[in-house]
Amino acid sequence: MAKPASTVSVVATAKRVVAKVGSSLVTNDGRGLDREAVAQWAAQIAALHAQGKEVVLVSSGAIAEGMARLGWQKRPTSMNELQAAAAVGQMGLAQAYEVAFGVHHIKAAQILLTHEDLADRQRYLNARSTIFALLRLGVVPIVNENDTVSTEEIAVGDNDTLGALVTNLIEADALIILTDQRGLYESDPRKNPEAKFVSHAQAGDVSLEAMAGGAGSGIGKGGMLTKILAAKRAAKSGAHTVIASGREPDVMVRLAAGECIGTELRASVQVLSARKQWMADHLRVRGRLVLDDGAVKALRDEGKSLLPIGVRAVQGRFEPGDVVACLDKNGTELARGLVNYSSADARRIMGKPSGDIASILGMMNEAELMHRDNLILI
Ligand SMILES: Nc1ncnc2c1ncn2[C@@H]1O[C@H](COP(=O)(O)OP(=O)(O)O)[C@@H](O)[C@H]1O
Ligand SMILES: N[C@@H](CCC(=O)OP(=O)(O)O)C(=O)O
Repeated sequence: MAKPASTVSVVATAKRVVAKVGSSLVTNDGRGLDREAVAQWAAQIAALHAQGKEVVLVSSGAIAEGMARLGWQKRPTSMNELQAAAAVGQMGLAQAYEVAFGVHHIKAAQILLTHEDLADRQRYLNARSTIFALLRLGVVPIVNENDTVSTEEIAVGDNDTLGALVTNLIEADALIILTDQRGLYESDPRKNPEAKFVSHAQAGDVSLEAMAGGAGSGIGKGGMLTKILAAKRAAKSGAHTVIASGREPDVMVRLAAGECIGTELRASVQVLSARKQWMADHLRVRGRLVLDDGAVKALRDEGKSLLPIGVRAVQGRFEPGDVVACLDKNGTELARGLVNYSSADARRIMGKPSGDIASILGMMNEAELMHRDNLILI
């Protein structure tokens, strides 16, 4: 699991960086914005800018600021009150960043996203080209989840995951996740003060997931696990991740200068193509296909397409072109991809040779249920 310590931070050579700051770093203990902290983030990003790096900031804090503005002491539990707080607080967040970046003569832009925006191919491409345009213009895009319209169905859910999705979206070289801990420990340091620190590891190493726990404060949402999973996701487009303390003075500037701070989770070299990356970023799939052992082998070991004959069950409702998961008989997902037939048609042709498709359905669009070019192994 442990990797030999490198002496220079991955951020030093990164040209395009996504930085994520959690609620605990932009608010006064969850009660309103900490404007000094916001000014600090802006100053550090301005310094990176001056070095020619492109930076996208993913900032939490809308709900905490909204609560302060509404005079609420306790975080509400109902969805609509949380959404109302986010709507009120996002105004403050955007305003605080605009003022803070203005000091450095840098323009900031607000980008609010839901998972739907990234799951729909056209909206994904639009978001991507808008962010690229902003970066070309020297503007700092500030991203948050569009909490006001998010429902369970379309929410990304936490900003660690959102940071990783944005990293994939713009093919950033590094993702910096700043939080209230030094980085990853072998167990939650709030519960075990003796826990050992992990300074280097491979992104995607499953043993890290067992070390990471949930959120420590009442303010944060994801905890360490979502950060570890974010690093795994970011690595799919080749980005390295650093999880570090936002309380370290000038942390981003020092990382950019090559100092190793926090936990560095390196991506291995294999990178998904942009199209396959988009498929991998679908957090929710429309349906599932349960495969027999032969089909599992064909997909996983032989690089083949999925034919209807290898499908034992079809779950959910989907249309051609939807993203559907492929499961083995134990229910473990091994692949996902764009399906060529609707769930209704898939149910009729499953278990049958492709030569029978035309006679069963009265037409045949494709011999494959899912073509190799349109699927990724998980
Ligand atoms: N193995 C671990 N190493 C470090 N922190 C951990 C670990 N497991 C759980 N945590 C908790 O994760 C918290 C950080 O996540 P969170 O509260 O969501 O912060 P943020 O608002 O920055 O996203 C830490 O305060 C810590 O208590
Ligand atoms: N979108 C929410 C933040 C959600 C979130 O993931 O918070 P955190 O775990 O502090 O990064 C907000 O702005 O309040």
